Amino acid sequence: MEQNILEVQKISKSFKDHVVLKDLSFTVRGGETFGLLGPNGAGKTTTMRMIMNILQPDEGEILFNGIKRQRLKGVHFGYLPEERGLYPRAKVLDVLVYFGTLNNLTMRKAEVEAIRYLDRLGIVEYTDAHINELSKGIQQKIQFIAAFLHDPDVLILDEPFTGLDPINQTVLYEILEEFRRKNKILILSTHLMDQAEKLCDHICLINQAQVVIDGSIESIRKRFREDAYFIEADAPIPILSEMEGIQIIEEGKNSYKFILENNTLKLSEIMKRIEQKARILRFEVFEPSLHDIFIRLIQEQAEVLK
Ligand SMILES: Nc1ncnc2c1ncn2[C@@H]1O[C@H](COP(=O)(O)OP(=O)(O)OP(=O)(O)O)[C@@H](O)[C@H]1O
Repeated sequence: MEQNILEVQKISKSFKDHVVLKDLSFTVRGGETFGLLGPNGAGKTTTMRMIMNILQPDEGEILFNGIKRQRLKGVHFGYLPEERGLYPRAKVLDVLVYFGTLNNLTMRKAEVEAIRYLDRLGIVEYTDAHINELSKGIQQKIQFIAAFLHDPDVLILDEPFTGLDPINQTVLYEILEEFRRKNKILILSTHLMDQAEKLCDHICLINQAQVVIDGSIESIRKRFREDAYFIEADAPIPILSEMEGIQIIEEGKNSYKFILENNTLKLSEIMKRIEQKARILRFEVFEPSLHDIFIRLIQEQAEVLK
């Protein structure tokens, strides 16, 4: 099976004077789960809309297997938009069949797939219910099904798991995993770093219109592994933040997670200075989570842009 590839090449987008994206590039390969991450307003939805061809970039290209997005034929896209909304007075099955037929399924096939997924997500009893009679979570599951019942080649999910309980999240993780294994392009955005860490093989963090980091979760973790420490003392140690070359990324009552930058200070020197103020209870290297890395990179970028 040839690997599908989606390339976002140097796209820029502004709304009036507001530059939302500037020369943004990344590549997504079939068979990986790609997480588009970034703080509120970073441009994730805008990027997804451009991949969906709903918005056009001011500059740059989006290519699927080398073909420009606007010229693509016969490639199916599935999209779960951030702003959820289905036809409130329509019946569940009618809505799903409608979406399926919009995406080239026959009515019969759309119906079969809709019922199969309704069953799998534990909501088959709502097949004939009207959308506006359903809870938000169930509506969201239906919208999910609408995004993928036609087995798209490219599946784009904007904040897919907000509002879903953990059991439902697990079923959806399984469905996404099946998509991934079928060489599909799978892109999701999330604010939830633990989720990104669990689900994604590859992430791209965007902030202030640009890519801050892009790579496999493993390579990113490895890169940030060596110089992160956790310390706990019997009293607060404000002196830590005054030391040059130390970046505190999380502060507890008497505990701190920090990064030691560029070997400015030796660990022994840091310990010595702290011990003049407090007794150290724990001191260890910790493997930073994606959340820690995210905070660090955003802080660093803010410093650079000051
Ligand atoms: N149609 C539009 N007109 C004007 N500004 C827009 C439009 N769409 C998005 N923006 C602006 O572009 C920026 C990026 O928005 P976008 O929704 O892409 O961010 P996001 O990363 O998805 O954010 P969030 O995590 O909060 O959903 C925001 O400042 C937003 O106000």
